[in-house]
Amino acid sequence: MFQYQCLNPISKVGLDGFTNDYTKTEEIEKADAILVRSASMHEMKLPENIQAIARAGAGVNNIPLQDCAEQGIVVFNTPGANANGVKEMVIAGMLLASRDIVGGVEWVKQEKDNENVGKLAEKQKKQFAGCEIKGKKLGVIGLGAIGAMVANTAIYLGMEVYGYDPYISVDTAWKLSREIKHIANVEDIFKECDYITLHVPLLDSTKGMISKDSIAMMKDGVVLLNFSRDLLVDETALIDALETGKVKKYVTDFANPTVAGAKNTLVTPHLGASTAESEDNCACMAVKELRDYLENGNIHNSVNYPNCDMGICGVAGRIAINHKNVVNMISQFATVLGGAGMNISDMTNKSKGDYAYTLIDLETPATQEIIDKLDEIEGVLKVRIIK
Ligand SMILES: NC(=O)C1=CN([C@@H]2O[C@H](COP(=O)(O)OP(=O)(O)OC[C@H]3O[C@@H](n4cnc5c(N)ncnc54)[C@H](O)[C@@H]3O)[C@@H](O)[C@H]2O)C=CC1
Ligand SMILES: O=C(O)C(=O)COP(=O)(O)O
Repeated sequence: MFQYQCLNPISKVGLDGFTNDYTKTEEIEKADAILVRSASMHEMKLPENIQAIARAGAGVNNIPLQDCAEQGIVVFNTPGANANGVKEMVIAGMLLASRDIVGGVEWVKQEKDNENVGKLAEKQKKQFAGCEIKGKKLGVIGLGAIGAMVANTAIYLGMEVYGYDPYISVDTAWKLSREIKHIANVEDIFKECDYITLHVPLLDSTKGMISKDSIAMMKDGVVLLNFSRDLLVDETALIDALETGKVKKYVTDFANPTVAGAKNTLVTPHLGASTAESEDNCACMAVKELRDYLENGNIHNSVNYPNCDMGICGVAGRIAINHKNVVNMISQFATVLGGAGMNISDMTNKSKGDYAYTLIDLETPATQEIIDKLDEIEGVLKVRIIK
């Protein structure tokens, strides 16, 4: 039996993926796993019983990844599961920034009691006129799940698309339209593009990537779209650029006091992934990842531990060991198991950065005594009997 806690509301369609062996708990001390969306976990103390955390979404900046790894807690996310939801918002954002649709709708509302609203509209509409996105240059910074979809869609909409991502995955590169211009220096995006959209994760290396200096390089009247994270942009510098008209519009999905009432901003309350489809996709993927980890010890889509798969656990015994990526660990595991007369039938060891993971199949069921001995080895962070 397993228990899970939800720190945010998680789609029922996803939670229905848990079998009768799972129950929901409100008590973190009883939970084996946590499901979360954007709730910040940085101030939380995670008890030893937590085995895994699944972020039903892409961004993991709300989770202390390193601390979790150190505690042997595997953190998952759900790559691509909400990408289409965000892509559609970005396209909507470009259109809203190009034509004053919001202003026009507000104007009609104000004139709701005016019998001549139709006639008046024909006179007034010029104040809401704008431009088309077809033929304009769009710069996409970050060509992952979302950026690639935005870039391809913009090509279909007749835009000239510039793409920048020095760490692009081979999988994503295969999916990109050949019409997208590969940009090797991000400054070329700043200098050339009419619209610039950000699709990178918030990391130390990306924080503030849109700075006063990068804004200075941009074309006059550029539109900046930020559906990634607010801290990617020096928003104080941006407000100045919006005041002067250097930046025509800032479309952001992250409401905060700096941008909420600022001139020429279109701010949405973090709605990118808030569609029924994205919420279901993310929850289904998150539940699947948790189940495979808890029931079989397999890791797919972890952001702090390596991927590892030994299939469904149909053997007599299986042990999962989360440990530091240092020398001599496997021989110590083998010594403990051999000393207890336990024969290893299969094993996998994988590493990611400073952390590693070992799955060991045994010809006899694992015992608590063995687990305690393995736990004593220096560098071992967590040991679990899968079977
Ligand atoms: N507004 C919303 O509701 C949502 C926001 N997001 C945000 O969007 C971000 C991206 O999401 P996905 O596309 O699903 O992630 P992803 O992991 O598929 O793509 C991120 C891409 O950024 C690239 N990258 C990393 N550092 C870079 C740099 N310095 N310059 C250029 N490219 C760089 C990576 O190589 C990767 O291809 C998330 O990390 C999250 O912060 C994601 C989903 C929903
Ligand atoms: O997946 C992401 O990174 C998001 O920003 C979506 O956040 P949410 O699940 O809507 O709270």
